[in-house]
Amino acid sequence: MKANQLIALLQEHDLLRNTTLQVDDTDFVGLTYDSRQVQANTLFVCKGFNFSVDYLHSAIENGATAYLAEEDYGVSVPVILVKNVRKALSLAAQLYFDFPQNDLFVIGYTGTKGKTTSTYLTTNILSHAFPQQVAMFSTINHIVGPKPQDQYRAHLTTAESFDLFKEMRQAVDNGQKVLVMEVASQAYLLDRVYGLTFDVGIFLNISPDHIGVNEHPNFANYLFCKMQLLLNSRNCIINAETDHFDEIYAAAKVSTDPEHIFTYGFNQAQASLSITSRQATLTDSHFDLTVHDERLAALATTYDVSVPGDFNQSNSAAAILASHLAGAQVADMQYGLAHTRIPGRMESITTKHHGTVYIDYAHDWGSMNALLSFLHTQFPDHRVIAVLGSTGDKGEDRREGFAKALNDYADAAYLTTDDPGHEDPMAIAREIDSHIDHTKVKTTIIAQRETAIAQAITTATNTDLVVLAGKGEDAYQKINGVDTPYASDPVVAQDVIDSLADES
Ligand SMILES: CC(=O)N[C@H]1[C@@H](OP(=O)(O)OP(=O)(O)OC[C@H]2O[C@@H](n3ccc(=O)[nH]c3=O)[C@H](O)[C@@H]2O)O[C@H](CO)[C@@H](O)[C@@H]1O[C@H](C)C(=O)N[C@@H](C)C(=O)N[C@H](CCC(=O)O)C(=O)O
Ligand SMILES: Nc1ncnc2c1ncn2[C@@H]1O[C@H](COP(=O)(O)OP(=O)(O)OP(=O)(O)O)[C@@H](O)[C@H]1O
Repeated sequence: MKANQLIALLQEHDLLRNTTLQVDDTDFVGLTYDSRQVQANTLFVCKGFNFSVDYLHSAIENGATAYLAEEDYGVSVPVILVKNVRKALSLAAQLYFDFPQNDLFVIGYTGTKGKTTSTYLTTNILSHAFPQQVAMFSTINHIVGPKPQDQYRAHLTTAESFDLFKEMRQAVDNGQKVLVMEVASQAYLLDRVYGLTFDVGIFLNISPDHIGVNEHPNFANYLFCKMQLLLNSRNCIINAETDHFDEIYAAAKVSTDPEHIFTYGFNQAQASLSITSRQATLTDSHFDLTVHDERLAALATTYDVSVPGDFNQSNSAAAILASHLAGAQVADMQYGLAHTRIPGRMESITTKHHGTVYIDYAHDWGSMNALLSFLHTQFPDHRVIAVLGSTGDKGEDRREGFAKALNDYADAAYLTTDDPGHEDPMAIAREIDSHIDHTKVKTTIIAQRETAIAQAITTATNTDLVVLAGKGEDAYQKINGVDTPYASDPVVAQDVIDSLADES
């Protein structure tokens, strides 16, 4: 990476303060923000809440020949001083990896709920349209090519800029033409996608979440960060039913012509796409689309989705619009939606005598409310029994939110352990319980999650709906800073069912 190109790029973005580097003579071989990854002739980037100057010293020992930082640490190698190191890191990464986004059609999803689901739905549609050419960066995993070794477990919803552009480069080199990715609000808060223009940006929904230490200071900041996706997208798709729609649409219009802004929603005659739910079963659903925008005429037909829930019809409409803009045909959409499985999202096991068991990642009021209200409204004759806890060390207001959703829609709840962190899971369970209306919901507190699941399923009758919420396919419990092995909800549930005499 030529230093003079980096300096020019930083100047173009008004980020450069000054530098002690011999700019014209320098050509870096490496770029990293982790001292442990430094090799000879590397530009080391000093960033992070937990950054220590010791990391810079060890980077120099390992071969760093210059550093990029907001502060001059007075060390033996030259510095590139910048106004905002996270933005500078993102630009440097784009230059270092030769702007891989220019060779990809990039689709980004933001929203409090449904990012992972919609990302999977879209990837499945596009993989049918463009086999072996679709990369995906989701909370669950990353796909950068068609081979099994091109898949990685994800660490964050949206990776650090350096890692993001590195994986984009791998994807391009592996022949990928489209990228579908999740864009967390944190990505804008910490400039992980600074300087990236998306071909399509989708705003699914917003409700209060991710507010607190290390996250957003308040809801206004959360909304502001989420709206940045639309300000940085060539085409925008917005859920017509989202809270704060007017503000969000106005933000999109700041940088995008209304011709390139699309909307969708249930029975929304004015939206680009209007959804009419035809049938919802315990395991899938069917819906029709009508169009308000003539350019979308081909999309007005019937679709089946292999994941249940009215909210997944909404996610599907977003995926249809996004994949249409990427060049997919209706047949690809119908195939992709009908053949999608999302690990830990609305997965179900139909038992012989103990009802239907759902495993779902719902872990805050918005998702729990969407899930339970769907089940309650669609299947009013079935009892809803939930098994859940609430995470420790964060999201304390989720506890009251869970109780609210249970009060509105559940008949019984087993309150148990879910990633308690440094807190006592029983105290968390009692806190949820303190907000429960016991005239509506019968609660039982059981510390061990496996036991709670076993009791819920064993005592369920054939028309009951047992919801195992919050952990999806997680095979661990976060306890005192350690990921403690846990078999995972689907495995525990299946073991319980297999052990029941009347199920064999
Ligand atoms: C608050 C936050 O978001 N922090 C993220 C941020 O950390 P940071 O930049 O402050 O860096 P740090 O972890 O304090 O480390 C300091 C620096 O020292 C360096 N270092 C460290 C050790 C060493 O020996 N040498 C060395 O050079 C590190 O490489 C790093 O650059 O950047 C890191 C990647 O560079 C992330 O791993 C880290 O995510 C933490 C783990 C996290 O939990 N983040 C959550 C809040 C998050 O980002 N969530 C969102 C939203 C999820 C959602 O919507 O559901 C997500 O996208 O996942
Ligand atoms: N459009 C939606 N509206 C409301 N709830 C939804 C929607 N889509 C999914 N959910 C619920 O939210 C849960 C999480 O879904 P998903 O993982 O797709 O969202 P996410 O935005 O990636 O979440 P997170 O940021 O918490 O990882 C699902 O298991 C489901 O219960």
